[in-house]
Amino acid sequence: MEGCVGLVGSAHNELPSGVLDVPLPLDKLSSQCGSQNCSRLNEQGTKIVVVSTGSFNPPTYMHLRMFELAKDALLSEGYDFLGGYMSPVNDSYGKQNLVLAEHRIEMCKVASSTSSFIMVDPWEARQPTYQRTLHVLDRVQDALNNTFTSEKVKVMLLCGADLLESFITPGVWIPEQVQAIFEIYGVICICRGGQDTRNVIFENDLLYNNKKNIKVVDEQIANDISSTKVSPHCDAWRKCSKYCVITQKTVEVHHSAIKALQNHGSSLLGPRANPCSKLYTICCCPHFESALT
Ligand SMILES: Nc1ncnc2c1ncn2[C@@H]1O[C@H](COP(=O)(O)OP(=O)(O)OP(=O)(O)O)[C@@H](O)[C@H]1O
Ligand SMILES: NC(=O)c1ccc[n+]([C@@H]2O[C@H](COP(=O)(O)O)[C@@H](O)[C@H]2O)c1
Repeated sequence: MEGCVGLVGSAHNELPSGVLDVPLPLDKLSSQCGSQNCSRLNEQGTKIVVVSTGSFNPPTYMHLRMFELAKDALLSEGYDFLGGYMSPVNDSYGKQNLVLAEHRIEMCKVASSTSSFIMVDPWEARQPTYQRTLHVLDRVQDALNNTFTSEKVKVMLLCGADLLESFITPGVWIPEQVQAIFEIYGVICICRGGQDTRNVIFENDLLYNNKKNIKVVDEQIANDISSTKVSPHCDAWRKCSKYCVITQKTVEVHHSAIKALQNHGSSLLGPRANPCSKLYTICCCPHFESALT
C-alpha cells in the first residue's frame, strides 16, 4: 500500500525522497486512566493515540473539545488513552483564506498549551507537498512504534461528522485509502451540526461495511462553531471570536496572518491565487463551479 513504509522515524531510518524529518512530540503522552475508572481495561489493554487532521484556520474550542469527547468515549469503553495530535494541513491544500502553515502551527501550539494531553504534529504542514491523511496516520503510527517498543499503541483518526461524510463524496478521497484508514486505524467521529451521523452510516455501503471501525460520539451540547464562521471575526478579540477561539494570542496570530494574506496574497499563495487550488477544488471547494472556469 502506497505510503505505508519508509516513514519518518522508521526503524530503517530512511526517508522517502522529498520527505522532511520532523520529530513527533511525545512530551504529553501518558495514561489518562488516572481520573477515570479503568479497572476494566479492554482485553488487549490497547493504548490509543488520536490524530485530528484539518485546516485549524484558526483552531477553535471545538477542536479541543473533540479530543476531550474522544478521550471520555475511549476510556469508558475500557481503552487506555495516551493523548492526541492536531495535524494542520499542508499549505498546498489551498483552501481559501488558509493562512500559512507556520501561523497555523503556532496557533495550534497556543491552543493546545491549555491541554495536558493535546499536542501539535507539524510534520504534515512542514512537508514540501500535500500529504494525504493516510500517510499522516502512517507516520504517527510508525514514530510511536519506534518509541513504545514493548507496548501496543494504536493510532485512530479523530474527526467531525463532516469529514466522515467527505469519505463518501465522489472524488475527494482515494477509496483504497479510506478502506485502509478504517481497517488499520479506525475513526472516532464527533457528531456535528445536528446531523444524524448514525443514519448516514446506515445508508451508505462503504460506511456501513466499516461500521465496526467507526466510533460515533455524540456531542450533547450542540453547537455550530466552525473555523470558517469564526475566521472573519478574528479582527477583534472582544467580538465574536472571544470564547470561540482559544486565547487572545490565537486571534492576534490569525488576524495578522490574514492581513498578510490579503496584502501579499498572490505572492504568498503562489499557485493558490485562484479562489481554491486545484487540489482543494477537487476535494471540497465551495466555489467548485467558479474555480473550474
Ligand atoms: N463544531 C465541531 N464539531 C465537531 N467536529 C468539528 C467541529 N469543528 C471542527 N471539527 C472537526 O475538526 C477537524 C478539523 O476541522 P477544520 O480545521 O477543518 O475546522 P472546521 O471548523 O471544520 O472548519 P470549516 O468550518 O472551515 O470547514 C475536522 O475533522 C472537523 O470535522
Ligand atoms: N485523500 C485525503 O487524504 C483527503 C481528502 C480530503 C481531505 N483530507 C483532509 O481532511 C482535512 C479537511 O480539512 P478541512 O475540513 O479544513 O477542509 C484536511 O486535513 C485534509 O488533508 C484528506
